[in-house]
Amino acid sequence: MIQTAFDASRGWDALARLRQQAPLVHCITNYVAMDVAANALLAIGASPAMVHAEEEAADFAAISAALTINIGTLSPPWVRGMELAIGSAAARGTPWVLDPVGAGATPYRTGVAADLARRHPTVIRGNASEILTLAGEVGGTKGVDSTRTPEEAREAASALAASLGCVVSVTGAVDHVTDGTRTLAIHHGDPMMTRVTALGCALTVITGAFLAVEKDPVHAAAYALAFFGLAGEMAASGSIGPGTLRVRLLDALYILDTQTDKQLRIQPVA
Ligand SMILES: Nc1ncnc2c1ncn2[C@@H]1O[C@H](COP(=O)(O)OP(=O)(O)O)[C@@H](O)[C@H]1O
Ligand SMILES: Cc1ncsc1CCOP(=O)(O)O
Ligand SMILES: [Mg+2]
Repeated sequence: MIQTAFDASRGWDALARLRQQAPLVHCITNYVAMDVAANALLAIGASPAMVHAEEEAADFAAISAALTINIGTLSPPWVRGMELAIGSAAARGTPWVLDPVGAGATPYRTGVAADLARRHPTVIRGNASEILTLAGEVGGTKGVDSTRTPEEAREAASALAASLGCVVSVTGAVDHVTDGTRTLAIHHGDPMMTRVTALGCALTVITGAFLAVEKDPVHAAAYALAFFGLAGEMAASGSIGPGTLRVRLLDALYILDTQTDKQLRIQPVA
């Protein structure tokens, strides 16, 4: 049975802290996602910066409340910037998120994703194909899109989280978040979200923002999934197609507030 009230009030408290603190989130993300991810962070109340040059990545991570690393349009100079930013964040105990975009599509991409995953991310956020690939299984990724479901990836996600000592968020129709011991299912979102590019990337940077204000990374990841999915539902309702949804999603993230008469649908999984 779905426990509709699970941690709902704490989720809203975390959102209030996010808005009060407006954490600076250092994003190394892809060319496709930069615009929508930065706007999603601003809309929900955080402060984004898209900074990837190896000359300043470490310094920027040092002044940020969270770091997010996304390999969507990677190349060797970008990867050097990622590694420097991660080293700087790790030295300061700053939480960081890995988005292994397209892991499984090419050997280079899969190898870089696996290498970064071993550098102790706080959270890995990916679609089911990407998470299955990182767990060493056949992910079946179609470029940057998934062909698998979070349910199919659930055991792999749990094993991956346990072996890396991190939290894993797997997205799709029903999102899952796990640290290898605790698993939560998040029942939010709308299928039309798959028809707008880079929404997974936007969710990844929002996960970073919640990590900056919520100590428990399982809860932080779950709140990010729930609020982003809830905003997606609000945006899809009344949208004639993906173009409208993309704009309305930013509005929905902005108007999410404690007055919203919605409980977060977060369900513990046995
Ligand atoms: N079939 C679906 N139904 C509802 N929400 C979905 C569906 N597929 C993806 N989403 C939502 O879209 C967002 C991006 O997830 P996903 O498409 O899995 O990531 P990516 O863009 O990295 O492949 C998440 O908030 C997820 O919950
Ligand atoms: C289309 C595309 N190509 C390289 S990165 C990218 C964006 C992928 O975004 P998402 O993983 O959120 O679908
Ligand atoms: Mg993605």
